Amino acid sequence: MRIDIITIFPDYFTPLDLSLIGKARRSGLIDVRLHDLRRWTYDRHHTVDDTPYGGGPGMVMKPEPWGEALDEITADADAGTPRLILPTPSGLPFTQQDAVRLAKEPWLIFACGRYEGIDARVAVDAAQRMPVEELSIGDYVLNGGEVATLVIVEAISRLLPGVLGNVESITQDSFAPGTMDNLVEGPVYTKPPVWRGHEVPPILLSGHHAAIDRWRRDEALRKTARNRPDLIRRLDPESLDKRDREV
Ligand SMILES: Nc1cc(-c2ccc3cc[nH]c3c2)n[nH]1
Repeated sequence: MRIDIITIFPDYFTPLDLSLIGKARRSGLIDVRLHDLRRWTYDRHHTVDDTPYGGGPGMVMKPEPWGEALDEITADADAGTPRLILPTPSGLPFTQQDAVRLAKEPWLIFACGRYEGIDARVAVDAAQRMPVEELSIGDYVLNGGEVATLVIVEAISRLLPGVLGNVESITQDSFAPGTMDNLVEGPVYTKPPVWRGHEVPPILLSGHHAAIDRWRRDEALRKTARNRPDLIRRLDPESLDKRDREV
C-alpha cells in the first residue's frame, strides 16, 4: 500500500518510523510519503491560509496549494487512482469496518487540515478525479488532521498482511468483523497467577479451551453491555446463541 500524507507539520509523523509500522515501511510493505504543503506556496512567507469568506473567527486553508499538491502527487499515473481521505470533525465516523475496507485500497492520500479547515472547493475539485472521504475519528475537536491521520493510518496498517506478527490477534480485536462484530474485548491477563492478592480467573488456567473461549465471549458481552450499550442494540440477534442471551 502507498500512503501519501500532505501536511504543514511533517514532523508530526515521526511515530510512523517506529515499531511495527516503521518495520513495515522499511520492509517495503507500506510506502509512506510525507509532503509539506508549503512546497506548493510561492510567497516569501509560504502562506497557506487566509480569512474566511462571510467573516467569523480563525483562518481557512487556501485552495491553491492543495490543488497543486494533489495534482503533482496524483500525476503518478502508473500508481493507479488514489482515494483521498480528509480527516474532519464533520466527517463520517471512522470505524473498524472502514479500517478493514480501506486496508484493501492500493493507494491512500491523507489531507491534514489546520486552522478552521480546508477551503471546501478542494474536496469538490478532487472528487472530479478520485474518490474522496471525509472521516471523523470521534466527537471531539483536535487542532488539525495530523493526529486523526496517525490514528487512521495505524488502524489500517496493522491489518495489512505481514505487518502484525500474530494475525490471530486481529480476529479477536474489539469490533473485528465476524465473531467480534459490535463487541468490545473482555479483560486480558498474564503471569503472575496472583498479583497483589488479585487472582487470574481460574478458568484461564484450566486448559479447557472451549470453556475458555465461552468465558471470553461472556466477558466481551458483559463489557460491551456495560461500556457500549449502543453496540449491544446493534447486535444481530441471529449472531447470538442461547448462552449469549443468558449473559
Ligand atoms: N475527529 C476529529 C477530526 C478533527 C480535526 C480534523 C482536521 C482539522 C483541521 C483543523 N481542525 C481539525 C480537527 N478533530 N476531531
